[in-house]
Amino acid sequence: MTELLTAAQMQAIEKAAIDSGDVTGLELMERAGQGVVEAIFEEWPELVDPAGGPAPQTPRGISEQKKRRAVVLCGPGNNGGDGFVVARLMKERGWEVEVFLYGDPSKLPPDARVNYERWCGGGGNVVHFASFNPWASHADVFMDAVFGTGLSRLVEKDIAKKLGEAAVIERFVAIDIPSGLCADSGKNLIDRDVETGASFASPASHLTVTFQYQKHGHRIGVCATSCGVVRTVDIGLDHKQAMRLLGRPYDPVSRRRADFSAIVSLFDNRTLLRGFSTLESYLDKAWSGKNGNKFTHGHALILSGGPGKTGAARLAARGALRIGAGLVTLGVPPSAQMEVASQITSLMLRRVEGGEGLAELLSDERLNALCLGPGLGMDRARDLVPVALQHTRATVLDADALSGFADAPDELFGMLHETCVLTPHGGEFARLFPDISEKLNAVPTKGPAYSKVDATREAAKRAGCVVLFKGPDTVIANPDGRCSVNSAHYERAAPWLATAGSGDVLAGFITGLLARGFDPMQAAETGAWLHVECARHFGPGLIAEDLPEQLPAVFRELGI
Ligand SMILES: NC(=O)C1=CN([C@@H]2O[C@H](COP(=O)(O)OP(=O)(O)OC[C@H]3O[C@@H](n4cnc5c(N)ncnc54)[C@H](OP(=O)(O)O)[C@@H]3O)[C@@H](O)[C@H]2O)[C@@H](O)CC1
Ligand SMILES: Nc1ncnc2c1ncn2[C@@H]1O[C@H](COP(=O)(O)OP(=O)(O)O)[C@@H](O)[C@H]1O
Ligand SMILES: [K+]
Repeated sequence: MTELLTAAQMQAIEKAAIDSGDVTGLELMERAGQGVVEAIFEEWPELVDPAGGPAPQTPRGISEQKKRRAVVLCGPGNNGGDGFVVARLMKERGWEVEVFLYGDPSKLPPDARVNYERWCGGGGNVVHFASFNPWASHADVFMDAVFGTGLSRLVEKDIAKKLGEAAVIERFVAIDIPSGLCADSGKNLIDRDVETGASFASPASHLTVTFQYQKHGHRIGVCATSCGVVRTVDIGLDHKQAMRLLGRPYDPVSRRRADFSAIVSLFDNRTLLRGFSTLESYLDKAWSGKNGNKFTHGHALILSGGPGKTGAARLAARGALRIGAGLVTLGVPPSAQMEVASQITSLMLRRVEGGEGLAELLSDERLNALCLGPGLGMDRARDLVPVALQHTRATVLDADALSGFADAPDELFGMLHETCVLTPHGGEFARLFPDISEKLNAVPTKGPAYSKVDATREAAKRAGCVVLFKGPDTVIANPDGRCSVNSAHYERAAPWLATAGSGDVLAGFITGLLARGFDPMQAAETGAWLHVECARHFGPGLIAEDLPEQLPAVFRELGI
């Protein structure tokens, strides 16, 4: 698993390492700067030659070697300190380096101050940030070391404007995080124009080099789409000690003692594969035919809406079946029976007129996972959801099953149980959790700002079940505090997943995994991860129907 930290957690780890005497702040800063330089040359190997190739011929016909040039923008804290290290190391490599400083050198924190003095002592020049003109500056690489994890308030307009303009410059490298973005929420903390309320362009970079752990902001909010490529460089902090400090034991065997609320994880390939060491037992049974049969692989029931509205439930049902539920039944109102029957083959169909009909169907204990919401209709949702929840089966509530309770969210919360999964998009989330949504969408005035991670955790606690808050930065939270981010960014970007009906398929994936016996958190995480993998496997041009059909190939690639 890959841990995502808050700025405060990162600062605590660094402080503990320094206090223990294992390392000094200066050593950490040196390693950070070194890591940035190495990352730059890995990203752009053509820059390794400091001469930068022959310059154009002079009028006298003499060709002179042109030096590579870097501009480093340093700020008033330790992020600026990293910038001074990078400036020195680039100069040692034969580069011409120009440094601009925002802030008063005499007020730099101690380690940054030492590196400022080393830079000046080596003949380096420092110009005030006010003189930085992004349009007049020429460089092979621009380095943004203005603010890092210590950004605590809104960035002033004049700096913001220059950073925004600099963002369009070629090879712009953010040290730790693009300055002006909040490391915890990924939100833009740039001052607003007083007259229009509009923010200046959000900072962005082509390469972001962060240290040891990515922060939440690298994976959520606007920051996750503003970092270009993110490289995480090791600065030698001890992982076991760090996890112990933050309350999560390193050894998964002792998980009982873990403070799940401490660390957010990035749900990634490593997590999934580790998950699959248990999941394999399910999946193995399914496809090797050793032990199981279709009845031992779970039976999912997907409730459909009326005529002309059945597509969403059919998409979910197909997803549930492909992901491994042994049997999937669509519960349709009699008026839609012909429509659905003419469209399905391996799916089964039962008539479910209203609450009574559903209760009767659910007397069959083998129906172990339910999905309500896609195309269900508000009235039918109000009728069926209470009955479904009374039967305490693993249940996914999506779309209309959430919006149907917009005027009485507490009524819904009162009925939910711990094997439910709610899968709202932003609009549905706002209907069920209006106060939380308001906090999330408020324009921040200071850092760290309230984040999608905070919001999803608060919602899960209130609902008493798993909440999966959709988007390119899907956040999944359990009421016990466990939380992960399924990030469709960087190498996993799949913007074409934002297509009609793809959320219905996700609801089906999760329902299918619940039918297979996954616990709600694991079903939500695994379903969301596979959903993005399917989108990536298909590529642009994807429509929702294509998603379930990618699963066999995705499973094959995973070695399942
Ligand atoms: N600790 C370590 O060992 C290591 C840390 N490392 C590096 O340190 C970085 C964190 O350093 P940091 O904590 O000093 O914070 P940083 O981001 O430089 O900014 C703080 C300064 O900015 C100021 N300020 C804040 N907001 C402002 C605003 N809107 N407008 C104007 N000013 C504003 C703030 O002022 P104050 O709030 O104190 O008044 C303070 O002066 C981290 O990102 C990483 O790069 C690495 O070297 C690895 C080892
Ligand atoms: N830019 C994006 N990149 C990757 N995935 C996205 C993006 N935007 C939305 N998604 C995903 O697409 C799905 C859309 O679901 P939803 O909003 O419920 O749509 P629908 O109701 O049409 O099915 C969600 O799983 C969401 O996480
Ligand atoms: K920065």
